[in-house]
Amino acid sequence: MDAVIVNHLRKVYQDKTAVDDVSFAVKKGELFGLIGPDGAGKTSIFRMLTTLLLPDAGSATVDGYDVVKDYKAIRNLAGYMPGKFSLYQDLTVEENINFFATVFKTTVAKNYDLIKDIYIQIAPFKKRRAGKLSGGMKQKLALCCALIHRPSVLFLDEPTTGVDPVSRKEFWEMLRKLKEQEITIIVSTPYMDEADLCDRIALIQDGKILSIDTPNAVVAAFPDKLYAVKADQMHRLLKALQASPLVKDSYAFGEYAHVTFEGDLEQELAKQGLTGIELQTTPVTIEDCFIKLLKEKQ
Ligand SMILES: Nc1ncnc2c1ncn2[C@@H]1O[C@H](COP(=O)(O)OP(=O)(O)OP(=O)(O)O)[C@@H](O)[C@H]1O
Repeated sequence: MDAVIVNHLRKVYQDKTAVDDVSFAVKKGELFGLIGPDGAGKTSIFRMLTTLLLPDAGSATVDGYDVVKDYKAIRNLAGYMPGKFSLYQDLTVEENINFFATVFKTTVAKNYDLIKDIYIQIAPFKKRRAGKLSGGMKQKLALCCALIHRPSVLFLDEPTTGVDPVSRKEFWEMLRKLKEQEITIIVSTPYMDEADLCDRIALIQDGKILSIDTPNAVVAAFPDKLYAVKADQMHRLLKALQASPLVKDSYAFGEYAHVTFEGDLEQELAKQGLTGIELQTTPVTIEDCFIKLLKEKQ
């Protein structure tokens, strides 16, 4: 049985369709990523799956339980770390964890093995109020609180947004370890580089799923050879790429432009007076795939 099944799920706020006919399934023990920019509908999907929001159409189950009919069962078996910091700012680290354990009628001692690796990192600050912790520490505390009742499915809504790069890396290492405990994890992120760390990903935009597959398969489906190009005059380069009949697609990508084309592009750009041209093949990233899927949709 799949741990999470989402079937034609829909959520409409006034006249905004936030979740538009979304379907996917997550296997038990899988680390599944919902990847998409702000406003894509990720939080609405999480809130429906954690029974905090009613769907307008469609259905979903978590560990076989229906998100509408069996909401009580789901609240006991699911762990949820919302995007916005959800802890009690005026309670200490220790008090927050004890509070969440009490709500779920359990104790920290009973589930200590599950949170130990994470808890030891925040233990030196256990008397500090949650509101006074750094972003990375807050996030570790929130994860401990979401895990304290030993959930079988863990929902993490943008857990690394606003967190420094070192803490982000550590956080993903923690998720890998939790996976070994056979906890199913659904995590959302706007950071495309984090997609590679998931077993499978769903790319989502404007409430719709554009693609679902393993990160490798998403990248392998990119049909063209991709090049990175730069020149002394980047603005002119981007314009020239857009106007060129040789170019299939082009867009700014960091300090380069990414481009797919046929023919002798370097020669054509040089003819147009561009100088310092550097053109080389570059590996396709999830972000390139996302951009391509978005353009196809338009
Ligand atoms: N309560 C609400 N009333 C009206 N519109 C809403 C409400 N909640 C969300 N929306 C809109 O629905 C869309 C999807 O929002 P949602 O929060 O699910 O997306 P998201 O991918 O989680 O993005 P974010 O990271 O910004 O939360 C957005 O356009 C948002 O403005």
